[in-house]
Amino acid sequence: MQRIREARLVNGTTTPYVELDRAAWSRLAASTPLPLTAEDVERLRGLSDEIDLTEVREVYLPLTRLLNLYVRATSALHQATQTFLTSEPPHPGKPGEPDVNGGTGTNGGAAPAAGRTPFVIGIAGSVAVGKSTVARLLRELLARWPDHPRVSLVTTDGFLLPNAELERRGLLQRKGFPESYDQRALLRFVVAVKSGVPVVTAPVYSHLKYDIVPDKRLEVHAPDILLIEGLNVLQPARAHEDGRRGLAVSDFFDFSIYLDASPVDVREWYVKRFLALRETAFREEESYFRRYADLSHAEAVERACRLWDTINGPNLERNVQPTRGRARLVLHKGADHSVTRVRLRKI
Ligand SMILES: Nc1ncnc2c1ncn2[C@@H]1O[C@H](COP(=O)(O)OP(=O)(O)O)[C@@H](O)[C@H]1O
Ligand SMILES: CC(C)(COP(=O)(O)O)[C@@H](O)C(=O)NCCC(=O)O
Repeated sequence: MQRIREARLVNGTTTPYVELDRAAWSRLAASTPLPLTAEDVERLRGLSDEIDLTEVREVYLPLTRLLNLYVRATSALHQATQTFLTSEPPHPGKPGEPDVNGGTGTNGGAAPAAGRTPFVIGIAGSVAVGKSTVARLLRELLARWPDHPRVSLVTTDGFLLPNAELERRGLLQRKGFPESYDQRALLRFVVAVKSGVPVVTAPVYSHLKYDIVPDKRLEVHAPDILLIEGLNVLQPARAHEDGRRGLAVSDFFDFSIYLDASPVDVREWYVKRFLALRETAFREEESYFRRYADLSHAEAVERACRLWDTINGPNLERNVQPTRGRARLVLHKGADHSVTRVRLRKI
């Protein structure tokens, strides 16, 4: 049975959200074609993350349809600003007379076509919730729509301060907390991409080395869509000492997604992934966690739980989860990683 529920506060006031169960959400894919194979999905899936073609069809296809509608509508909105800025004001007509600009983006041919402004999508959520899989999947799915073939993906870990700097500031045990990022550099990056700068570069983080890779940059070439994935992308701007507030990266999002799950489940996924990494990445010569490769099972579980309980768990509770209400869309995952319900901001 289809369930689309207009969430209501206890006193009966409507909220800005609409909640859908999985069945109702999946029907909204309408006739959107599925452009990926099971092999594609396997390639995009992160370690210890679980996702298959059914999940893509039922959860991510409707999402790409919604995003495609948003991209088109947002482009029309940018065109409106461009028209306002570059065309002659209309002659005031008699009351009730239509505006000569008529919403068509022209004024006797005076308005030039607007430059394309990349559509920016933020993807937030806890460590180990599966953000990178969702981001990679959306990149592939969105790039297959003819209206926006160029989709770039950037993760905010590239904007973490290098370990040496974190150590200097006493923040090594707070990696992933808002203060562990170069937020100004991240903001400058997003503004440059959004302004249409032809090539913008971002620093690169290595999970293997647990640090920023010196002298390596990721290049972003004027995409149609930019996906920005990271723990803290929905943070509002912090107040300066004098009380002023600047802009935050989230101020430049055209759409945002919060990937949600119970903190108990995410902790379990983190520990499971840590155990899987012990058999794989941790064994590599250059892995920062090389010393964890030879831990016994019990020691590895203890170590992963400690990392979670001292860094990622508190960060989730204090900084990440409080930003959930700012997201345009919340995808809630159940214990088996499948999305069980969806919340969309409708106004
Ligand atoms: N120590 C590590 N060594 C190698 N890869 C890692 C390590 N920790 C995390 N990863 C990988 O980095 C990616 C990002 O992880 P994370 O930031 O926890 O976000 P999420 O799980 O939400 O995608 C995942 O694909 C994960 O498998
Ligand atoms: C690198 C991360 C902060 C994630 O960064 P993000 O891309 O979400 O900005 C996180 O994966 C991490 O390493 N946290 C530190 C504690 C730990 O080792 O799990």
